[in-house]
Amino acid sequence: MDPTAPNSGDANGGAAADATAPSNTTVTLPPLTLRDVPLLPSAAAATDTIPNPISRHPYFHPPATFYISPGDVSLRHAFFDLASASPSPLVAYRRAGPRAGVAVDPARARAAVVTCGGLCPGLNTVLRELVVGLRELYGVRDVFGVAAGYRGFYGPDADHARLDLAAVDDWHKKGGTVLKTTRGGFDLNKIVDGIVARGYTQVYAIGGDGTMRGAVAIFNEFKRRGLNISITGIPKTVDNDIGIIDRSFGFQTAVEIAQQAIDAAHVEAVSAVNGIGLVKLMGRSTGHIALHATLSSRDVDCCLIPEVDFYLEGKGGLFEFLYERIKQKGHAVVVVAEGAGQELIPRTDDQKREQDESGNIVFLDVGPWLKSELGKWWKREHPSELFTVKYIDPTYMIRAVPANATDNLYCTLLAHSAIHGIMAGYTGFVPGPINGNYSYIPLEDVAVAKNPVDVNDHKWAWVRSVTNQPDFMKPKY
Ligand SMILES: Nc1ncnc2c1ncn2[C@@H]1O[C@H](COP(=O)(O)OP(=O)(O)OP(=O)(O)O)[C@@H](O)[C@H]1O
Ligand SMILES: O=P(O)(O)OC[C@H]1O[C@](O)(CO)[C@@H](O)[C@@H]1O
Ligand SMILES: [Mg+2]
Repeated sequence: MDPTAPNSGDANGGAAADATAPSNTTVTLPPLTLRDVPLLPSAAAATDTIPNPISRHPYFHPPATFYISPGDVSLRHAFFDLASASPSPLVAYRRAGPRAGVAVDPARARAAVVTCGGLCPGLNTVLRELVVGLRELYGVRDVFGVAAGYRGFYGPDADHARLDLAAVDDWHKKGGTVLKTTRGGFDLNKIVDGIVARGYTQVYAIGGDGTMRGAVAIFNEFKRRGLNISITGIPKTVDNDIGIIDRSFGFQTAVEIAQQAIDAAHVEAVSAVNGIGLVKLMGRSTGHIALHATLSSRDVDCCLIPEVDFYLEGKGGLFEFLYERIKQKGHAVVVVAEGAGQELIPRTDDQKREQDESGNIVFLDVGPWLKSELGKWWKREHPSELFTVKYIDPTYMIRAVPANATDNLYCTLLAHSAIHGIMAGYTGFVPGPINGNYSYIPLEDVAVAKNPVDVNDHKWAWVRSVTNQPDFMKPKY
């Protein structure tokens, strides 16, 4: 029997002739929507491409299969439901990677790289690989590092250093960003004027959601002014709060470092009489770091994230739960994401209005507040019982480190994907893995896509089963 021949099964998952044997079912898929990325004006107008300089590499002779076919796409969703025929339409993105023909002349290319927003493990690796990849793969010699974020494109102190192979050689071993980073200072006209004045033809902006929104504004201004300059946003956020892509670089490193804080909290809690170890981890609007650190550690009794409301006192509340847990096993460990419980913390009108330079709301510190409220409650409810809270705040320690091996590799693939896309003539895009396949996504899609923890999925259910923490539903009586 031909195992590839379709049998009598139907497209809705109906029974095949012999349900006990493996079978093939022919399924008619919904239409495919390509969320395409824009082309640089010169690439859109060109009638031909030039051979990829990688083909002239003295040592590596790429086979034809090395290049991505211009028609190659990756699918947004890895799963398809035969019963409901969804998602529909299917959404596809261009596959990232080198093209046999490029639209940009490397000899005329002048690249600017910039880092914006908070730190993240791997920033320096991305910078290094942009410099090395541009030069080694495509022969682009003019690569400049723009110091201090978007504001570095303008102003009397603007510092643009030429980056060569020797300069960036060991950057992948360094935490932080050698270029320095800032928040705020987004003056669109001055930034675009600065880019034009220095003759840049391509801009690589590495940053989080704010940086992506800024890159969209720059891309639109390039278009409005009819400039033949390309821009790509390389997604960076230790919180893993950027949507569409699988995860952001540096996230796994941060989770790994967070383990050390949880281990210490556990040791302190176990070694005290009625001890609680409390760890605050980064995560402004998403609790991915707290969730993953909790799942990896197995020592955590309660994980508090911004996506799940909780309350402190009364039946079903946090404090009663912790008291019960201490009665059962003598200690407890709590992990709280920085954005959790913000609405519970009393704040003044001034505090309500406080923003950082980029306009992000400044959060109150949930860690010390939780420690203090817990102490007051214990003293009031159980005055005769010993009690200790050891609070650990490893906030910046988890992001101010070099990337681990997995993240370093990820950063390299991201940087190279960005370069291949720019040299192919694309602009206004973000490179990133979707279901493990590196793809080009329109900048404007990534700028608005959020990535909250899905509290209805298996991962959060797993947290609940590991910690056995309450669901914090208010009791109805
Ligand atoms: N809506 C926007 N339009 C234009 N520029 C923006 C916008 N939002 C933020 N920016 C600019 O983008 C840069 C980085 O923003 P922000 O400080 O919010 O960090 P981020 O990129 O979100 O990174 P992270 O949140 O991971 O630290 C800043 O220079 C900020 O002024
Ligand atoms: O103190 P900074 O450098 O502004 O950064 C803090 C913020 O940056 C992040 O790491 C990423 O947005 C958040 O988790 C955190 O609130
Ligand atoms: Mg942000």
